[in-house]
Amino acid sequence: MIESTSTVPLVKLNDVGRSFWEGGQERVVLAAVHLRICRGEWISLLGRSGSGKSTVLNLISGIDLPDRGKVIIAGTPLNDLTERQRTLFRREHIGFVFQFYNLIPSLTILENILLPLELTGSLTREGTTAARDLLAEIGLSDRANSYPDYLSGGEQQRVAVVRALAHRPMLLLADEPTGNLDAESGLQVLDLFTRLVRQTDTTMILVTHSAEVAQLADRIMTIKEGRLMATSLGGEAS
Ligand SMILES: Nc1ncnc2c1ncn2[C@@H]1O[C@H](COP(=O)(O)OP(=O)(O)OP(=O)(O)O)[C@@H](O)[C@H]1O
Repeated sequence: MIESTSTVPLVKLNDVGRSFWEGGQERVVLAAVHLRICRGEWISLLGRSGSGKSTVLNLISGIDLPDRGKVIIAGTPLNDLTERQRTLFRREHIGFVFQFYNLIPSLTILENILLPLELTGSLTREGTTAARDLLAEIGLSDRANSYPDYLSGGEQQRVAVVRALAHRPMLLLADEPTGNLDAESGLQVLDLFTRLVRQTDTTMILVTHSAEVAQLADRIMTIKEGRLMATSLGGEAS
């Protein structure tokens, strides 16, 4: 059951812990993580390589489950769902943007964008029109029937952003979305996030290594030694 009141945080992590075992040794990646994210908020997640940023995204999207604590998205405790239910929940309510675009090479640009609508059984004529409008907005109308390999990295990533938002997810998870782009393409993608995510009031968690990119968010969090800390725009963790 999805809660819809705006006073309820969209994302809640209650005392979440996650460890991995390697060679008989336990590696504690997340110790006791607490997090609240409101609807419409944009959070940047910083942290050194291996600190657990992707692990946090995997837990929030229900790809992974915590060893202890609870992950609650829009009032739904993910631990209480079966794997199949978590997959359906993720498909319907969460959009993803990855560092390496992850467009499907055998599908055209338009087909890639429409895929989340197809997977959730919500593909309509209006949805196709909206997807074409978004393609126009990112200046790629004439590439609707091209295949991803024919587009530059920056163009592919702009398509990936539009695809992630096509089914109007309530939560967008972006894992280093500008990490593989040159400065100019990176700025275009960030501009697109700023316009589309803000316009649609989507909640976003953006993983980045860049303090400059992080500062576009409403709030910055840093993972250090298994804990999440609020970080000031000046860069100091508190
Ligand atoms: N499925 C797994 N099995 C074993 N160890 C894992 C698994 N997933 C993650 N880890 C380990 O957990 C730690 C955190 O990984 P994670 O990918 O979350 O880090 P990250 O902060 O996203 O790193 P990067 O910035 O390099 O992408 C790493 O030491 C990683 O090796």
